Amino acid sequence: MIRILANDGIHPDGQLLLEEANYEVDTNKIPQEDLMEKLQDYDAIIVRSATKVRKELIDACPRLKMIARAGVGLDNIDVDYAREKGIKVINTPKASSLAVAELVLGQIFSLSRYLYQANRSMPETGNSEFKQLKKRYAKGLQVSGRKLGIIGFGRIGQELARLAMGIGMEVLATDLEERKVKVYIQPPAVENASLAVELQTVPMERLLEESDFISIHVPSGKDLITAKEMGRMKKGACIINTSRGGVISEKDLLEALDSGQLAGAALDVFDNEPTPSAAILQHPLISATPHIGASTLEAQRYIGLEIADAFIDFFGE
Ligand SMILES: NC(=O)C1=CN([C@@H]2O[C@H](COP(=O)(O)OP(=O)(O)OC[C@H]3O[C@@H](n4cnc5c(N)ncnc54)[C@H](O)[C@@H]3O)[C@@H](O)[C@H]2O)C=CC1
Ligand SMILES: O=C(O)C(=O)COP(=O)(O)O
Repeated sequence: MIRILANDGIHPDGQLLLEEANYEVDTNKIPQEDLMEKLQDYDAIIVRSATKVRKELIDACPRLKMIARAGVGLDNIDVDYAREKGIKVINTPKASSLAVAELVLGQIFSLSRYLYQANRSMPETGNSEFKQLKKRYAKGLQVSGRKLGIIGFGRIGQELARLAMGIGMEVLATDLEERKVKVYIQPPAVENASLAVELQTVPMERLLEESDFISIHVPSGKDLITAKEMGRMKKGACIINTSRGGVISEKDLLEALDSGQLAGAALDVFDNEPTPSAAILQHPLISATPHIGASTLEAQRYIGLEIADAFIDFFGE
């Protein structure tokens, strides 16, 4: 029997598919430091971003035939090394794109209307402070008509463009290569109706200078956005990062927020996950979430089902 360790969990529907195909699926989390010994008893491992599958672990587990990333980013897996050793490595590139794009849209609304700040203040508000808070948060921005800059115009970036144009935002996108992409805006209430808009990528400099909100959707990379790029951004713009920690310099971000160059930031990913710096988490102008971009019931279900299908394709029923 094929034994699979789903070390960061798997949606029950994916697990059921695998079990119906006679696979044994173990969802009891094994701490990273014990994996070297315990993973030796399994044919495959399924991980999210928490478990790291590095060279040493791969070397210690000769029975391992498949590593599945239940999600997109493969930065926690030594992919090339695993493949050199004949181990199949897969991920689920599309299943969570909409979930991430929806989180970004939520953060755009949260930043533009101070929702994250108001939520922090309201529980301690008595009669007298209510009016003060009403005044403090009275200068919200209308999102419709504002410019959204999308850095990294792949699956998530395009999904976000579609949602943002649907609420009347103007979209600018940039990517490593020039690209012209058709984005289909579908008003949910109108069946079979969609409006195709062709979006041509622009140089990064233009995007930085013109956007009111900037959202980053590149795979990874160190310091893509530093003081230099933040200095080019419109004064009072907001930045959102759901890609990977390190892509934005956290130190430079804190300075840009403190100086008033940027008005706010929303972060789902951090340097030093799972223990981001207190300066970031406690900053009054940062709306932080604990790496939940892919964490909707729907996305995790699609991921689980896609992973199960991939296993059955690879190992057979
Ligand atoms: N917060 C979360 O829970 C999640 C985060 N992610 C992150 O989002 C990333 C993006 O996902 P997808 O859109 O599916 O990837 P994708 O591969 O479809 O798109 C990435 C795009 O970024 C572009 N790119 C790469 N480097 C760039 C640079 N320096 N400047 C401009 N463009 C650049 C690529 O050419 C590509 O078009 C993932 O790699 C992952 O790290 C993905 C899912 C969930
Ligand atoms: O899929 C990705 O790249 C993500 O960052 C999602 O991470 P997670 O599976 O939620 O730990």
